[in-house]
Amino acid sequence: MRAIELSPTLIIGSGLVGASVGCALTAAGIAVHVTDLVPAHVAVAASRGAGTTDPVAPGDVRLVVVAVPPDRLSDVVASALKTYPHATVTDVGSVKGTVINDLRARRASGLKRYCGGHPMAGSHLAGPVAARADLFVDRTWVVAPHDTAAAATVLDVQELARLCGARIVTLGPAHHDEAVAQVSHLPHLMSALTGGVLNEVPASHLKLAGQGLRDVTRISTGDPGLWRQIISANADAVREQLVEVQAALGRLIDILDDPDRTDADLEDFLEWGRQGTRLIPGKHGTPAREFAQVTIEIPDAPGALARLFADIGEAGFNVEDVSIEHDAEREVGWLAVQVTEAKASELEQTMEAAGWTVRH
Ligand SMILES: NC(=O)c1ccc[n+]([C@@H]2O[C@H](COP(=O)([O-])OP(=O)(O)OC[C@H]3O[C@@H](n4cnc5c(N)ncnc54)[C@H](O)[C@@H]3O)[C@@H](O)[C@H]2O)c1
Ligand SMILES: O=C(O)C(=O)C[C@]1(C(=O)O)C=C[C@@H](O)C=C1
Repeated sequence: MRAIELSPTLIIGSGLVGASVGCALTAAGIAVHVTDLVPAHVAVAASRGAGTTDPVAPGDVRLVVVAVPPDRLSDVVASALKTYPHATVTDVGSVKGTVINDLRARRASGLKRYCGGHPMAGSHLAGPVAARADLFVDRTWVVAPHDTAAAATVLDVQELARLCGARIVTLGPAHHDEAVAQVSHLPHLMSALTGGVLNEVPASHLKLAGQGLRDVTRISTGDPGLWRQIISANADAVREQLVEVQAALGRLIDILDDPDRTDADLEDFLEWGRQGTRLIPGKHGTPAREFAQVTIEIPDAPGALARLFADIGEAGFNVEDVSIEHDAEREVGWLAVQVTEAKASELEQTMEAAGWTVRH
């Protein structure tokens, strides 16, 4: 069996995802070279540990990771297949069908060395400044081979995902696109809808916003230029989801309009939402667990957040997730820390004993 060798790897597009892949592969001992259309992005990516800016001999490259915006993917993949004749070429684009369809339409050569992929991890932030080596740890990475990809190509892309710490799911491009319309693209649009209607809400009302609104709208702050490309590339599958949402909204409005509605009508609707949310697997692919949230004040002082993280870490708590809220009234922030139910009151007590203010 052929040994899998991914050194040297070339990253084309050293933004959030490309630089994060570079950081993860570098940490795993792979020799990584970073490139980008924008010289400043290459410099920032290299400074964050994503790889070297030194050129690499095209004939030596074993893996090319294309991490450019969706509209550019097929052009860059086609040219990489020509320029790097011994390399497996993959991409990290959020939609897979359009890339392989474009490559086939233009009769790109070397298609057996191409296999698409999609790490299901990212951020609403763009660019290499937001890159992190652990972005993909315990996250799903879809490996999406087309039907003429060589087995060795698919193994290389699976190895890439494994080295980045991700859980691998292998799906064909069309199946992938149907699934991400449901679990990523529709949720983004729902977040954008919630954010969009806020434009008509008076500032005095917005001041009342709590964490709930912030949770629902976080992803709507993603780059509209990137998301326009993602939604357009998967428009048919996304439209199907929107039609279902439209029908559900109609049912909800009918319930509210009905003078004879019972408590059960509305409660059933809300229960339907709760049930669906509970079906989302937990962070590590396991069944979802209920976590408790402990919210701690971050004083408006230099280094306060770092000290707070250090105190939580030193006390040995396993933090499942964190988010930061800004207080609408005072110049302070709030760190919301998710821990298991069993550990919540212990964390509250430990932090209070260390002098922090915990919100009850
Ligand atoms: N942001 C996310 O949450 C996320 C998650 C998974 C996958 N993706 C996919 O990853 C890809 C990159 O997204 P991102 O969030 O890293 O965006 P980004 O804007 O942070 O990075 C894209 C980079 O590509 C560079 N670039 C653009 N055209 C180029 C070209 N022709 N050649 C070389 N470099 C070029 C840009 O200068 C930029 O540095 C997209 O296809 C996106 O669908 C994004
Ligand atoms: O966490 C986020 O901010 C994301 O939106 C990441 C997310 C998603 O989970 O929908 C967004 C788009 C990508 O294609 C993959 C991952």
